[in-house]
Amino acid sequence: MYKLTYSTMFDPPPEMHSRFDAALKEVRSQLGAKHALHIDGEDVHAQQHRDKRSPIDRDVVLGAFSQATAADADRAMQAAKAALPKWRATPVAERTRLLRKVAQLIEERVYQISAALALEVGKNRMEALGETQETADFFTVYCDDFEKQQSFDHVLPNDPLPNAVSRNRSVMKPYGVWVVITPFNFPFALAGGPVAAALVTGNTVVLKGASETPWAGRLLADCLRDAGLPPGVFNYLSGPSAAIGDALIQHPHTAGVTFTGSYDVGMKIARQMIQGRYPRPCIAEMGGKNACVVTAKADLERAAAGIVRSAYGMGGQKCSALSRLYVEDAVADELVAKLRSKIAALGIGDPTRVENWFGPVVSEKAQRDYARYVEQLRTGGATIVAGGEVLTQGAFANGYFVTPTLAEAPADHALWREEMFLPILMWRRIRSLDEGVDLANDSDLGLTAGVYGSDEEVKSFLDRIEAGVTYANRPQGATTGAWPGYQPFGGWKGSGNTGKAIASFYYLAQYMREQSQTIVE
Ligand SMILES: NC(=O)c1ccc[n+]([C@@H]2O[C@H](COP(=O)([O-])OP(=O)(O)OC[C@H]3O[C@@H](n4cnc5c(N)ncnc54)[C@H](O)[C@@H]3O)[C@@H](O)[C@H]2O)c1
Ligand SMILES: N[C@@H](CCC=O)C(=O)O
Repeated sequence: MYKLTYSTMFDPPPEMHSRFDAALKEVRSQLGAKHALHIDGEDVHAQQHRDKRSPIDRDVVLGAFSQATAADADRAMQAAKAALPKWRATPVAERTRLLRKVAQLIEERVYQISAALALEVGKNRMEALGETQETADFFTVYCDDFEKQQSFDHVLPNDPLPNAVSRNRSVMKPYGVWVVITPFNFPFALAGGPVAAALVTGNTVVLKGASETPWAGRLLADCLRDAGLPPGVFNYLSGPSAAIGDALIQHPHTAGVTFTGSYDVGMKIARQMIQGRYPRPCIAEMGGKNACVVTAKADLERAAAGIVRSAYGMGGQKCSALSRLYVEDAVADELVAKLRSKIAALGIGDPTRVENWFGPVVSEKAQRDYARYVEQLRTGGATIVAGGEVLTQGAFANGYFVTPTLAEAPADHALWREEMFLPILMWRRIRSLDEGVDLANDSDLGLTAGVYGSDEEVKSFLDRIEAGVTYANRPQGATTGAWPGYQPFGGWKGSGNTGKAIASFYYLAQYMREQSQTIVE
């Protein structure tokens, strides 16, 4: 039976396409609605709304979305605080029943939600379907895991006292009100995952979506609302980070935060959370500057397939995207020739159409950044091997389209160290696997990494590489494509502050604090 994941999405059953097309038509026919926040069990409109337009075609207004203020943020925090005592006392079986219902609703709406994500972010249909299904899986995996871990409740040996019974136990308790802040690129899954984790462990939640993607968060809020969660347990805010980001982080009711986004903002929030009267937990999942090493012993066909998928999937706007490629000199020309022909074959255009794999970047700013980086590559001595163009004519005129770019760059180019978050892959020649691993590790970030080579080389690479998520000889993606339950996903060094990956054995425990209980009878 077919199971959709980021590994299997390249070969879906035909029915997925026809169902997506039908849902897209339906979603397109309903565009332009006015959307509310979700506070204390109610959908409430903010005083101001802002039109969200599609990056595929800026004439297409997706909807008018509520712009929350600091006062709305405070109302959401108060509601979450008030709902906390009942929710944390709700039996685990009831909490998981409700959260599994959320998963079921997401699955029932998978095509409509995916059509909306494709229009809002500009991702292709299979990436959008993958993200929606991934979100349902987060809810299920976290419910299953919390039950399997028996809510982290452990009976310990009695104290070795001769004349008394002294019983010991370790219990884990939720922290309280948990704030979830999400990035634009996976605005449904990277909201749903932390929300599910915080709720199943007994916290209540205030979710703030990215300002470019207010619709995704709203669609998630619909599923939580319709599953029947008690008022205040889950709250959703859309709007500018300047108005509500700080208001949430600084709020006295904020007990913990899960932030997913850039290194700069993540570090700022992590620092804010440690300041104050006492430190509060912060799970910060941050940027990537992900590397892949290809040796002379690699299967170059596999390598080329995995590299193109990871460097250019979703326009390079994945934290896991491949942006640094190190190739052993002996096979460099052959690999680059294969990459050029695969890049030339990519369908570029409206990514809701089945024939287009490569859509627009998310915003006008991203398109401008792309042009600036290409110029910086050129002036810094790089050779543009493929791409390097901003597309502004014909079918591309109304969207933020660019071309997938491959550049051979000199060793000292500044962009080896900067996360561009765009479809730009830099490459250079190396003399050995060891040199490649040294270069891959020469970064403050350490999210994902890939290798193509012999069994021995893979072993050596895995032993030395400084990254939280690793792949070897994988045509489905050199550095991208983790799926809950299959690949835990988290960064080392500046890519993440906990060392514990999402959807891993260790993830849920981070949403709770331990209490040791000793009772003498
Ligand atoms: N490690 C991961 O799992 C992971 C996953 C996806 C994306 N990312 C990273 O996210 C980045 C791209 O996403 P982005 O452009 O949305 O990131 P971003 O850091 O600009 O924004 C992320 C979120 O933080 C909010 N924000 C911004 N300033 C804030 C502040 N001062 N206080 C509170 N909230 C604030 C934004 O509104 C948004 O909701 C890339 O760096 C990418 O690598 C990481
Ligand atoms: N989970 C996705 C990346 C999410 C971040 O942007 C992957 O593994 O490619």
